Amino acid sequence: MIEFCGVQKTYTTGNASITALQRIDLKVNEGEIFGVIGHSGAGKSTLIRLINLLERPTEGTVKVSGVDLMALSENDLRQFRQHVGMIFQHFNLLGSMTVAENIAYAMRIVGQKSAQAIDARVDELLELVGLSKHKHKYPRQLSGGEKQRVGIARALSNHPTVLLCDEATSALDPQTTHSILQLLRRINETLKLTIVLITHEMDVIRTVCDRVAVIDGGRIVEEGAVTQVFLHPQHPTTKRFVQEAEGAHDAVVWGDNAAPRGGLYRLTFQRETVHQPLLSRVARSFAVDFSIITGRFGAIKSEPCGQVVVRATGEADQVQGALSQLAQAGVCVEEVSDATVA
Ligand SMILES: Nc1ncnc2c1ncn2[C@@H]1O[C@H](COP(=O)(O)OP(=O)(O)OP(=O)(O)O)[C@@H](O)[C@H]1O
Repeated sequence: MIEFCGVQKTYTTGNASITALQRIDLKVNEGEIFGVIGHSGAGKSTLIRLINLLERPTEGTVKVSGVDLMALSENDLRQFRQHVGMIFQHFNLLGSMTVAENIAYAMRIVGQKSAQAIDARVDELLELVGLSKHKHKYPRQLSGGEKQRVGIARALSNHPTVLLCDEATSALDPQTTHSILQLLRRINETLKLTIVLITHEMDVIRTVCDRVAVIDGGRIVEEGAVTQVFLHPQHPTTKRFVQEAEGAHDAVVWGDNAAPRGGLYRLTFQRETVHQPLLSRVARSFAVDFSIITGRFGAIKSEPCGQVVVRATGEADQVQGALSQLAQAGVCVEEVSDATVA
């Protein structure tokens, strides 16, 4: 659906130049919610703005539905942009226009619909985002979450196939963030819309995304399914994001000093293993004790999952037997040197 191939972006101002993106190869599949996470200055905004050619790559190609954007004429580019909606951190609504007028404006500039058809579409979109009763209000009369709903309605007005979200929830409180993310999920599912979002919050990625790319210093340092990246982060930047999301601290084995020595193991439970009493079952079958050192349980998108770090004590062959049985049951077992969650 969206394909970056060898993309580089260098900004030049006066004599200075800065390379914001380097050698980006990336594929976003049709119908998925793809997240890009990175710290400030990592290159997220540059990357997302390349998808509708608000920025042009210095090198490499960006294709959407097989079309090389750099090869489009001005006219074709205008047409193409109708298929790509965008929402912004600060909503970018026109303060002098009502909610209905803000949404209608996006359709008017494309100039394809009658006033009646535009009004009917505005009503449909307001219903979709849950704002029907705010149709004639001005942006200053709305909360942040309501403004973002207007932004979403406006972005969807011309039936895009891709929705770009530029830090769309960064200005919102956690509860409003959650409701906007749920709305994005519903839109993704019901309209089969491909969504690309950029954020600096791992919680946003965990709540809605199917896949994620972690960007650092203009490069993608890790990419994969959110469950994989979240539960088994590899790159130090990814580990930091996960630890921040979990409120975890440096390598500390809380209250474990008096415990008998034994290996530390990280056990990851997904799918059916989340609901089974596997730990107590193997402890009974083998002469092994497990002390839980740290743990985290929750959901990634809709999938429940859990991860604990345990200290296993017992005869070496018994410990190995217990761990093998856990692995056979579908638990991911990793030996670790400290108890940090990531
Ligand atoms: N128009 C521009 N001209 C010059 N440099 C730019 C321009 N836009 C971005 N940059 C630089 O490119 C780098 C990447 O910026 P970008 O805005 O893409 O990062 P970001 O990850 O979105 O950061 P933030 O989360 O703070 O918005 C930064 O060093 C930034 O200063």
